[in-house]
Amino acid sequence: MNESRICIALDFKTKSDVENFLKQFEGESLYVKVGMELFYGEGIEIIKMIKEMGHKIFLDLKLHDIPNTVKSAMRQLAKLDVDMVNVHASGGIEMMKAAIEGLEEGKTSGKRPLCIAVTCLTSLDQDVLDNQLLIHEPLENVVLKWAENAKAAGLDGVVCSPLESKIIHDHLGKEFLTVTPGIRLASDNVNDQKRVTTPAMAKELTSSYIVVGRTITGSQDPLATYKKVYQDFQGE
Ligand SMILES: O=c1ccn([C@@H]2O[C@H](COP(=O)(O)O)[C@@H](O)[C@H]2O)c(=O)[nH]1
Repeated sequence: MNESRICIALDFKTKSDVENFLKQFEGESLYVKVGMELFYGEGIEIIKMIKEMGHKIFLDLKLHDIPNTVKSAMRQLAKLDVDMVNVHASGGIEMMKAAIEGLEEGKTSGKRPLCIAVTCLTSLDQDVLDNQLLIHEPLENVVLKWAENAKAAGLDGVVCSPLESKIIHDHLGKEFLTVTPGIRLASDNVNDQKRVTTPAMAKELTSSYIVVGRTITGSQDPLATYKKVYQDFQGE
């Protein structure tokens, strides 16, 4: 298998939930995502445990604050030596530049973690933009503009849905990462997600990475489902 570009969202409460889940993947080299629930509950111990298992980590804390605060927080996060971290693009270019400065200052190895910016959450649609956030602009334009801002600030990519991945790659180049949640198999419940595609469609739409949570974690056979997602997204 090539290096995995499927990021499994470990949306669990406790370290032992994670241990039990990852036991099923012995011998696999995974890319996993640690989000707010798990990190706030277990702290850096969960990062240490997953790193000892040899998996790559996307620490998904979505920082969003004034530049000075984000810079200081990123300086701390850099010390965890994870592979990827993120901020909200709606914090603006100055805040995103500060995130990179903090990571550079805090890095413990020669390389800082990748830093990406969340554009429009995949749980949002045009109706929410128009009627709740008062952003009267096609959602795709908003995502592209925020991706341009992220690139201008020196970030490595964005979180968006696969539906916006191609336009971002067309405008900003293939090297600029599109990390895309909102992934479902055809038979799945979409739950709280609004902008969703299958893994095969995400591949066609040029997603750099897909983020997959409940489709795998809620499956009767997580390893088999992971392998199916892998085949559909990364298979030849
Ligand atoms: O726009 C976003 C940003 C982050 N997420 C995160 O991805 C996973 C998706 O989980 P599913 O169970 O596959 O829906 C979850 O951890 C979110 O916090 C996102 O969905 N959309």
